[in-house]
Amino acid sequence: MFLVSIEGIDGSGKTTLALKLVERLQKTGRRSLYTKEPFTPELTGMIERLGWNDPVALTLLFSADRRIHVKWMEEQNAEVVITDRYVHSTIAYQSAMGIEKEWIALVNSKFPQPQLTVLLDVDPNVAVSRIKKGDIFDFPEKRRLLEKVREKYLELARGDTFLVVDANRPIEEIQERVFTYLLERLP
Ligand SMILES: Nc1ncnc2c1ncn2[C@@H]1O[C@H](COP(=O)(O)OP(=O)(O)OP(=O)(O)O)[C@@H](O)[C@H]1O
Ligand SMILES: Cc1cn([C@H]2C[C@H](O)[C@@H](COP(=O)(O)O)O2)c(=O)[nH]c1=O
Repeated sequence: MFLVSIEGIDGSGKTTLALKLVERLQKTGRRSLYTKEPFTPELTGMIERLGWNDPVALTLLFSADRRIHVKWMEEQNAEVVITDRYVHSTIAYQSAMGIEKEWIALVNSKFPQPQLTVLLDVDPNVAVSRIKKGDIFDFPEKRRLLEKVREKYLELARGDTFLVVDANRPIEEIQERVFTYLLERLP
């Protein structure tokens, strides 16, 4: 399983990109799968009820959700899995809330690391203008976090498995750049 994670703050364009990548990969004959986090309805509901005030609980809930998600991914027998959010979401968001990123990484250390992580980098003001109405996670205290979350993502994105993309660019340009970059790295 070649695992690709798409990361970025709310409204950065992750879902739009992830779905297009899967659509184009399937046309190349590869068994490709779109998925997202949070994954399980049960844990998503607990997170929604909890809100954005307890970063320890959020770290544990998102990580427990991920354990169930990883087992499901591995059962799908896909050649390429594109996940809309993964480990780096927990590190970026919950470290922006004050949790040590080393602890978050330790809690997530048993999960497969992505072969590629695409970070869609965008100004929070632009991103917030794109957030869909009725987003169940659109808490005011989370909107105030987004600048710090962006900084945390950029600190993380120094590794060679990251591709940082300017998410202010047109959708089609982003999709073409990421698809080309990914094809060059797929077996
Ligand atoms: N590069 C772009 N330029 C302009 N608009 C974009 C771009 N990418 C996505 N959008 C639009 O922004 C909105 C949010 O996109 P999308 O749902 O893909 O973001 P997201 O990162 O998955 O959001 P969230 O994390 O809140 O679920 C959509 O209306 C989408 O069409
Ligand atoms: C996986 C994960 C997500 N979050 C945050 C990021 C978003 O604000 C919401 C839900 O994500 P969506 O893309 O809007 O559906 O949850 C987080 O704080 N920590 C995580 O591990």
